[in-house]
Amino acid sequence: MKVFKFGGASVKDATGVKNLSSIVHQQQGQLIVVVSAMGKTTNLLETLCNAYFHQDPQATAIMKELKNFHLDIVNTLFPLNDSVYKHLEELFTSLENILSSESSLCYDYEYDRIISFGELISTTIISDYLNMEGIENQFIDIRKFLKTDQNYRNANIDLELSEQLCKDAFDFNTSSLFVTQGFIAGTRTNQTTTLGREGSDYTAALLANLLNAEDVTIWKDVPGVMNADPKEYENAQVISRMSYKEAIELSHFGAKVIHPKTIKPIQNKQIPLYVKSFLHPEYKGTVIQEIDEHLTLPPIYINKENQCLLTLTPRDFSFIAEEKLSHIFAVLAKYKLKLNLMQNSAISFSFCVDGNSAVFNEFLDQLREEFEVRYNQNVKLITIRHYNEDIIREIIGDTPSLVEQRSRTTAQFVLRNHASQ
Ligand SMILES: Nc1ncnc2c1ncn2[C@@H]1O[C@H](COP(=O)(O)OP(=O)(O)O)[C@@H](O)[C@H]1O
Ligand SMILES: N[C@@H](CC(=O)OP(=O)(O)O)C(=O)O
Repeated sequence: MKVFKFGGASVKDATGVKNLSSIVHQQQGQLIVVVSAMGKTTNLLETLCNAYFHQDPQATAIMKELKNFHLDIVNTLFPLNDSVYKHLEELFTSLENILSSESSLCYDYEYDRIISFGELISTTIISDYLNMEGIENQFIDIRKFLKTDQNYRNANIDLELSEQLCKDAFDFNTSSLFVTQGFIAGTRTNQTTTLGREGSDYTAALLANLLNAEDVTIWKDVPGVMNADPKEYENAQVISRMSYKEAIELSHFGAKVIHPKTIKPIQNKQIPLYVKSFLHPEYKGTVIQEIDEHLTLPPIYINKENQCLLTLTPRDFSFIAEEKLSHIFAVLAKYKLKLNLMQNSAISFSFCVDGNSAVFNEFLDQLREEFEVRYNQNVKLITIRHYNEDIIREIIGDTPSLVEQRSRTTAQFVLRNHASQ
C-alpha cells in the first residue's frame, strides 16, 4: 500500500483536481490519498473563525466567499445534477449552523471545528470527482479514526488507539483506493482537532506508519526538495537523495517544503518519502530514506522571515545559569513558542522565536517580571547547511549580522530585514 498527499497548492482549482485524478489513475495497487484544503482556504477559514468568535458581521461575507470559491471549482468539474452539490450543501449547512450558534469561550476548540471544513470540503469534491471519472474510491472521515488528545490546534496523536481504528477503517478488502483529509483528527469523544498548520504532510506520514505503507509521496508545486526555496533563489537545484536526518534538520530550520513532524513516523518504520512535482510527475523528485554512506550535499539555504530576536538580562545582574534558563524555557513552553536559535553569555540570553504569535505581548510581560528585555522585531534567520565561505559571501555579503553561529555543518545568521531598517 502507498500513501499520496496532495497539498493546497496542488488542488487550488479545477485543473488541479483533474491533475490529481490523472496521477491517481496511473497508480496501480492499494492507495490512500490524503488531501489538504484547496488553495488558501485554511487562511480564509481562519478569518471566518475570528469573525465568528468576535461576533463580527463580516462572517457572512467570508462564508459567501468560501462557498463561491468551491462552487466555481465544482461547476467546472461536474454536471449540474451531480450529487456533489448535495454533499457540499450539507457541509455548508453544518458550518452555517456553527456560525449561527453562540461560541464557547474556548477559541482553540472553535478554531478546530471551523478550520476542519477546508479539508472536509476538498476531500468531498475530490472523492466525488474520482468516482465520476470511474476511479472508484472510499471516502473516509479521518476524525473518527485518527484520535488525539484535546490539545486543540496542535493535538497529539493517540498512536495505539489510532492504529487499531485505522486498520479497521482502511480495509483494502473493500476498496483499493481511499480518499481522506490531512491535518484534521478527532478526540475520543469525537470533537474535531487539528495537528498544527500545514500538518497534512504529517497525517500522510502517520497513516503510512500506522498501516505499514511501502512508501509515501508528497506531491508539490516544486520538482522536489531543493537546496533553497526556488521562489527566493532562482538557481535552486533539486536534491535527488537525502537522509531522514538531513530532512528533519531542514524542516526544523524552517524549509517550508516538508512539515517538521513528518519525518519521525516514516523514519521509525523506515518508509521512504518521495517529494515530487504534481505538474511533472515524470520527474524523479527527491527520495528521503535511510542512507548509510556519506552523501556530499550542496549548500542548502533556508530563510526564516518574521523572527523576533530577544535578549534577556537578569534585573539583579545574576548569572544566566541553569535555574534562569529553566525558567525561560518554562515560559517558552507555557506560550508554546519554539526557539529557533539561542546564544548565551554570562548575564544575557539571546534567542529567536516566530514573531507573529498572538500571545507575544503576554509572553514579554511575563519575562519582564524577572529580566530586562530588549528585542528586535521582524528580523530574519538565515540558515546555511553544508556551508562554505563562498556561499556565505554570496548569501550574506557584508550585511552585518545581529547574531551569528556556526557548527561543523550549519551556519546561522540573524539579519535585519531591509524593509524594517
Ligand atoms: N528547500 C525547498 N525546496 C523546495 N521547495 C521549497 C523549499 N523551501 C521552501 N519551499 C517552498 O515550499 C513550497 C511547497 O510547500 P507548500 O506550499 O507547503 O505545499 P503544499 O501546501 O502544496 O503542501 C514551494 O512552493 C516552495 O516555494
Ligand atoms: N490546510 C492546512 C493543512 C496543510 O497541510 O495544508 P498544505 O498541505 O496546503 O500546506 C493548512 O493550510 O495549514
